[in-house]
Amino acid sequence: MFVVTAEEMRRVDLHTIQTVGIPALVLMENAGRAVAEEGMELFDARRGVLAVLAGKGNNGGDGLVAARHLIEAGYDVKIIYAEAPESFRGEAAIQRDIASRLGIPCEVYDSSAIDWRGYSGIIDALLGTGSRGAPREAYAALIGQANLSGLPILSVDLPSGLDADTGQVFDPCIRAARTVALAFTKRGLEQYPGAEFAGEVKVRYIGIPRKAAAEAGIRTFRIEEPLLSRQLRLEDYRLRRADSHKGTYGHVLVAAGSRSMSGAGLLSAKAALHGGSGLVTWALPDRLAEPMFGQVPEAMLAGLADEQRGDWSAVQADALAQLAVGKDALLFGPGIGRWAQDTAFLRKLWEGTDCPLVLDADALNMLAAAGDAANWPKRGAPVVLTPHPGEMARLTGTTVPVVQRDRIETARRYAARTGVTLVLKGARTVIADPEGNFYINPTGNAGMATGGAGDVLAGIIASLLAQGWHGPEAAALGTYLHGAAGDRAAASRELSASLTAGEIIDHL
Ligand SMILES: NC(=O)C1=CN([C@@H]2O[C@H](COP(=O)(O)OP(=O)(O)OC[C@H]3O[C@@H](n4cnc5c(N)ncnc54)[C@H](O)[C@@H]3O)[C@@H](O)[C@H]2O)[C@H](O)CC1
Ligand SMILES: [K+]
Repeated sequence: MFVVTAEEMRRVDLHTIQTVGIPALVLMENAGRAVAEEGMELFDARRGVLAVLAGKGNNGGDGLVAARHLIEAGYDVKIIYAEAPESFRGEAAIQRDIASRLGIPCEVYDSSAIDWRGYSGIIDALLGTGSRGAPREAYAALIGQANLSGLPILSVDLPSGLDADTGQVFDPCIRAARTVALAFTKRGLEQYPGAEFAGEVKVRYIGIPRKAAAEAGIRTFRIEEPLLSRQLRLEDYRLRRADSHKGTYGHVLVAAGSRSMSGAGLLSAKAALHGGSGLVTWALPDRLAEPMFGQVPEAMLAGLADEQRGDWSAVQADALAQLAVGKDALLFGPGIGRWAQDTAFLRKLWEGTDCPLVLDADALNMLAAAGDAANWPKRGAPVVLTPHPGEMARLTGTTVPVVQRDRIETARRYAARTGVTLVLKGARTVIADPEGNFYINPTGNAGMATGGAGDVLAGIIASLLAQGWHGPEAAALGTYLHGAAGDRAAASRELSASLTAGEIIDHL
């Protein structure tokens, strides 16, 4: 499903009205009608009055249409205008006049504290995609009042006070129980903290043809049907060909683990196996090979000469590159630690191997230490990076708050500049490819915020690469499957807090 910015929404809107010829009032009618229907689901008509907080833009217009339909359905409704209704223009003014002719009760907000007794719910139609900056004056005061009311709030298009493009919230911002996203969901509704302020997001059709969005070049998608089946080939993953054999599903080389973090290697090798690849070879410092005997019986172990150190500091990059010959994907990073000259080691792998490469954990820190990855030679096979916000901050030379302020933009810039596929982890992981496509992953839960979950993700993505998925598709499908497995694992426990990374693998 498409995810749009405010500017993209305006373009699609304009195209629909001007080129396709669907009048703006028709879209507003459909929007208000959809909001009213959601309201009927959320609010009980027999209990008190619904307050419709109306701003002077089209968001307010949608709210006025909803008020009219809710009254027809038997609700008591009162409109509270944020500004003098005489200031309304265009379609919103038409709705104001209709509401007035119908005698819908209304008042203009006078900056005082609202006595919410007698009310049962609030429809927030103050600000939508036309909002700029922090809510001002009466808008800010009304948002504050609504949040203090303790009543359930239904937001029209966006919680007022939310930045539609980044998911950042201004002070104040409506805390909605539900948000009706009109036509398409917005980036701000899909990224935290906005996703939390929006409550449950319901995307409603308002008459804007899907074709109009495709023609406007929208390239941000939420990972769900039909994207999963069409682009990410979920069916191919689910249903294996009857005449296939282990060679059909690729051979992953996992280079991971060291003395203090052997578990990272174990988890990523297991995840690569459960991810479906036909064969997995786990390369690790030789000293660790023996203690790992039998731990993952399905994987082959390749101990690399390490001068008996149990870490990667004496391992030769050439030895690993040699092992990668003929493999279908190489995962490098989980639990490897750092050592002197490690950036040169990474560079040798980057240039000296020709299979798809997944870099995770300390491999990302090496890349950050090596300077600008944009200056590294282009690889023939794809590169997928899987940073968490801290690693992303190091890669881009900024801080975690800067990365998180606009995750999609951060990921977009890095992927476009360096030519890699970037998986920016965290709640609602973002995948950006070098061509400017983005995928936002809806699966996963806070129980997955646990050591080893990232090693599992990297293993799954490497596994899909080895099975023939392209970089961005492997990253998107892998992230989706990882989150979905985590959701199943969480559902199998009473408390998601007790989830461990190994269980994500068990539920793949
Ligand atoms: N998706 C669609 O195709 C449709 C969407 N609809 C709705 O229209 C709004 C966007 O409407 P717009 O008139 O462009 O802007 P807003 O209603 O969001 O409000 C703008 C309004 O508010 C003032 N303003 C801007 N920023 C602030 C601020 N920080 N504080 C106070 N006031 C502010 C500004 O002066 C404007 O007058 C979209 O979200 C949908 O709800 C259509 O109804 C149907 C088609
Ligand atoms: K709103």
